[in-house]
Amino acid sequence: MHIVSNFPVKHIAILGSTGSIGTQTLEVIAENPERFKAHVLTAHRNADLLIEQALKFAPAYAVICDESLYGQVKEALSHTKTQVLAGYDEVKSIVTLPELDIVLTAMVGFAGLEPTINAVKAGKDIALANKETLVVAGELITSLAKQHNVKLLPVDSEHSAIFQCLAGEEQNPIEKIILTASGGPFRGKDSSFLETVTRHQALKHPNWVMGAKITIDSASLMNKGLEVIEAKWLFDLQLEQIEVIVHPQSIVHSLVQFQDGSMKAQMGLPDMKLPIQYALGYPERIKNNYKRFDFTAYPTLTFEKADTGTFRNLALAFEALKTAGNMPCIVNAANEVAVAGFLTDSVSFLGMSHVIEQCMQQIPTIKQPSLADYLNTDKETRILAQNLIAQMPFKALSV
Ligand SMILES: NC(=O)C1=CN([C@@H]2O[C@H](COP(=O)(O)OP(=O)(O)OC[C@H]3O[C@@H](n4cnc5c(N)ncnc54)[C@H](OP(=O)(O)O)[C@@H]3O)[C@@H](O)[C@H]2O)C=CC1
Ligand SMILES: CC(=O)[C@@H](O)[C@H](O)COP(=O)(O)O
Ligand SMILES: [Mn+2]
Repeated sequence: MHIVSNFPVKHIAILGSTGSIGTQTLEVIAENPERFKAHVLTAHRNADLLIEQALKFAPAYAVICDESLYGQVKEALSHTKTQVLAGYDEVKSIVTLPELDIVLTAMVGFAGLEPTINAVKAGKDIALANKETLVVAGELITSLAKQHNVKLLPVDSEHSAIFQCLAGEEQNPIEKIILTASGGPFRGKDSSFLETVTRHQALKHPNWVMGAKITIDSASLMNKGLEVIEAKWLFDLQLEQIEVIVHPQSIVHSLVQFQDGSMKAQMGLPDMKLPIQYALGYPERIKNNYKRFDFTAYPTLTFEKADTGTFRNLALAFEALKTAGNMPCIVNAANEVAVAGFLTDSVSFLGMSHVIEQCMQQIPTIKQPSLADYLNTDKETRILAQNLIAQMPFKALSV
């Protein structure tokens, strides 16, 4: 029996449709064609996959950031109704299309900031995967969202978990939240082990298959640091209200504790399609046939303290949140450069924290940054981080 949905079709822009979150979002859309329409797809350089996706989903627009690839995409889609655009400026402006309901931000890094700002200003609800946007400019984004009556719907699994725990609790203050961390592939290891780890080792996440940048962030615990800052802004929390606990099985996706001491957790198998579907379908929970969690397959769920002495990045992120202003923007830019350096064997695993710490010490701080200040801080920090890496004695390890 075909059940006609009571919900109107939501038109969605997927920024970063060719990545890990982007492709899983398209799977969710393909499973729910009566609810969702992929109206805009954007990619950075993966023209082949963008073309394949456009042929399958027939979006109104396909945007390729790398302008040198415009001809290839245009030619391949010339017999379709999809309009092809090129360049980052087009990504920044396409998000304001009047027919869009939701902009899902699945680009990696600082590049997510300006398109998100424009989408919020245009009144579009944001399904937010790109955590770097809130890390860099959480105060600006959340105040714009309030001003334009825009929902920030978390896609990140931990924040989706907290968002789900908070449903129906609007009157109840949060005492604290507890973000769970898998601990990554190097959980339990010491600094002497970390000194020699390779990118291949770091790219093996124990529970999730994700893009390279976030996978390295998970290995260094910077991902959890970024998530602490993301949570502060999404849920309007003080630093003292945010805890991190290592939970190697990634089944409890995070918890909220209320003022009566009661705790709510959201659990499930590690599968990003659930938080993506929840964000796109919100407030509806859409029926699906995703694999269900079975306690007998996980007889032991464990929790342990995070080792911030060895994994310095998590401590640095807390410090950046405490300093506030443009400090999280400095940390984000330094980390993006450091991760790119680690992925190209130009900086060691532990060297990444060194680069971040140096940038935190050397880049001038600004208490109440404007958008122009964030853009400038990002630029300056990248230059410094690159110079620091160039001066480091590190030689590539056997990968
Ligand atoms: N993967 C996951 O499970 C999770 C991811 N996130 C967050 O979601 C975001 C995306 O992560 P993930 O999907 O893993 O990343 P991927 O690296 O898999 O994908 C990134 C996407 O962004 C595009 N892109 C990269 N750089 C730029 C740029 N400079 N300008 C425009 N587009 C760009 C890529 O295009 P192209 O393919 O053409 O290079 C690709 O479509 C990150 O912020 C991450 O922290 C959060 C929680 C979970
Ligand atoms: C799927 C997701 O949300 C990732 O951010 C994930 O949480 C990474 O795992 P870590 O807990 O190892 O950082
Ligand atoms: Mn996460």
